Amino acid sequence: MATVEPKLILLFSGKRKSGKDYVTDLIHQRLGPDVCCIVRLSGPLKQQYAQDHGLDLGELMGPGEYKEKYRADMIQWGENQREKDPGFFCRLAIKGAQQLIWIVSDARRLSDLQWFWREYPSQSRCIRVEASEETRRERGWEFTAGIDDAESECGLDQGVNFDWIIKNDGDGSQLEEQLATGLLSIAKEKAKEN
Ligand SMILES: Nc1ncnc2c1ncn2[C@@H]1O[C@H](COP(=O)(O)OP(=O)(O)OP(=O)(O)O)[C@@H](O)[C@H]1O
Ligand SMILES: C[C@@](O)(CCOP(=O)(O)O)CC(=O)O
Repeated sequence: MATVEPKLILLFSGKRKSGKDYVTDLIHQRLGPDVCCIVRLSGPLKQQYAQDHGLDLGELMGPGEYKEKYRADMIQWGENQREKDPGFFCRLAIKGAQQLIWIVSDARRLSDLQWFWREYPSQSRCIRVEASEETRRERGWEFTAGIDDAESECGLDQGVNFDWIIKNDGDGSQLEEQLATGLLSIAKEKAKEN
């Protein structure tokens, strides 16, 4: 099926365990699956990596510990692909998207954002999800040299003017309010436009 031209692309980034998946799942629920879809740039990467290495794709896609054993190697594997073709995973991840709003849950590098800015200049918006180190630790994060200080985690620490910064500390009790007044109302307006 051909990819539908989107009206809005919400590009999320954030550190490990900041809650990118949690926040994007919440937005997906609020807008509904007819209006929006979640696009994971790591989806096609993990799919191919799981196939090549005989791994459990469901576990690689989920929030648990399993994927952490393979993270460093997956990053390396993905970077080899990106060196040849920086838009490789972006193109695969959006393929066949039918909804008018795309929620990209895991932008990590300037090259990811540049690809969307180039292909969809008027629709792309950047959002940072932030949580304190204390909160991230409570969610299972532990600093790992070679991962938390590398491009995969730090590539968007500078050089991006975020359209929204979402604070997702603790149980995220301020989440609903932050989303309702900004991003969700704009997304709902876009979805109504013809
Ligand atoms: N506001 C919240 N309330 C309760 N639990 C949360 C909240 N935000 C995140 N979590 C939980 O914290 C864990 C990490 O969140 P999530 O998987 O969304 O982070 P992530 O940024 O996608 O992490 P990673 O990139 O490391 O996979 C998950 O178990 C998730 O359910
Ligand atoms: C390999 C990688 O895609 C893993 C992402 O996993 P997750 O979004 O943290 O579940 C990170 C990367 O692309 O550098």
